[in-house]
Amino acid sequence: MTHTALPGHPHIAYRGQDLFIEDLPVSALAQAHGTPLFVYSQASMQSALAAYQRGFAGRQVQICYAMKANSSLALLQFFARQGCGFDIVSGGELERVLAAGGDASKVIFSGVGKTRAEMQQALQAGILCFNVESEAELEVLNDVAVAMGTQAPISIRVNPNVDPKTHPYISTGLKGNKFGVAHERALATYQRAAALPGIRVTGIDCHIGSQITDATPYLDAADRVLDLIEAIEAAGIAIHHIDFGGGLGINYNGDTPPAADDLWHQLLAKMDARGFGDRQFLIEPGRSLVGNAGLCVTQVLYLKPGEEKNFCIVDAAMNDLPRPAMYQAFHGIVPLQARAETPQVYDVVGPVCESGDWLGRDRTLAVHEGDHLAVLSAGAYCMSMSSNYNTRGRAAEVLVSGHSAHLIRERETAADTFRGEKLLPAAPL
Ligand SMILES: Cc1ncc(COP(=O)(O)O)c(C=O)c1O
Ligand SMILES: N[C@@H](CCCC[NH3+])C(=O)O
Repeated sequence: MTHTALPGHPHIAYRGQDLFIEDLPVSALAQAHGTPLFVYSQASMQSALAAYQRGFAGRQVQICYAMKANSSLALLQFFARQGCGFDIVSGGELERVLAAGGDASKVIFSGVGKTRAEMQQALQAGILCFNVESEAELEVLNDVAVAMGTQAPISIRVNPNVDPKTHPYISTGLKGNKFGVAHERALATYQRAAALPGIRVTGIDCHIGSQITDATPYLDAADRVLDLIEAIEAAGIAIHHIDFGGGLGINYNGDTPPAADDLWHQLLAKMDARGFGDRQFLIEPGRSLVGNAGLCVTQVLYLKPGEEKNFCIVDAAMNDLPRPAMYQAFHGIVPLQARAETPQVYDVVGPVCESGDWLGRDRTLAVHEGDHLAVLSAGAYCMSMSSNYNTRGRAAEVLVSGHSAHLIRERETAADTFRGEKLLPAAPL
């Protein structure tokens, strides 16, 4: 039987006419669990993580999975068992980490809008580091820590003003972005931090954006961060760890990002050359650990020929997979069982009442009503960005390892989507 691997998707391949994830035909999973269904390959996540581990071999590193990419408990549990920490951006994410058995002392807390309550929660849990994103946040964190009789370990997230050359919505390291402290203000902010009784400076942090497919912006940002460390340490403030954020891209549509180990060999060579190679490193990868480990399986409901376009209407929609609607993002779409027929060109769209509810445009497919399709590269920023729009329950999720499949999230019912809502009292308001 011929095996045809899907480019960029280790462990997802056609065996003959059938799409397999690891050693399971995806159609059997659709049969067993219904659609829409997210399916993840554990081996893919393992190999993505191994590439980072190879890149850092012999170095001191803590990999903090950026769980916003996919925060399903079982995935968090998988990464925790591999020794990963987590990059969180809310108190809710911290609760998830703890519910999954993650170690709070390996958690770093990013985000421009941390509330006092979230700061207290994270201090109580004993997280590794707050990545502080403004001078105002620094003062509030100091107040909260002093009131609790403790010190908050911090890095300042520095905005290096480097263009990551990605979609403007996911670029974070440019002057016009809301993230981080401007490079020019960073030294003064560190000096203020060092003088505050509730703050303990431990590191420096930089994250320039997401879906970055070129090493150059990382190398440029590294130079700017290393310049700053020299200035900060010359001012008598020790920087114990260097956090380089996440952002490494994946192959959605022929993209060719550097492999994680190659990228880190290049970056560490720069660190070595400038005398920083023996520091403790933190990184915050999200998409590159889970993105190409996941599929969203959907069933074709109707084929609708149109005057200008043919529509392939499927049961997954923008509420399940918002990236195409939000960023005009491309996700590959392939049939679970290839048909030897003349294909046609379709827009693959969902049932949601928005013209923006499309998953793929102008796709060449040989499909019949009732067939199943897989939307590729759906492991990152799909389930975690899903919603209940149109009172659609969230999809189920399955994790596959070899011949085994484990249901890690049940499909939400309509009633699940309005739990917690209250009807009006009997008397008019
Ligand atoms: C602060 C921070 N760290 C890490 C990440 C993870 O990024 P990615 O999923 O692109 O690796 C993000 C998202 O861009 C982020 O905002
Ligand atoms: N949600 C974005 C990535 C955001 C990165 C978070 N800072 C995407 O789907 O590509």
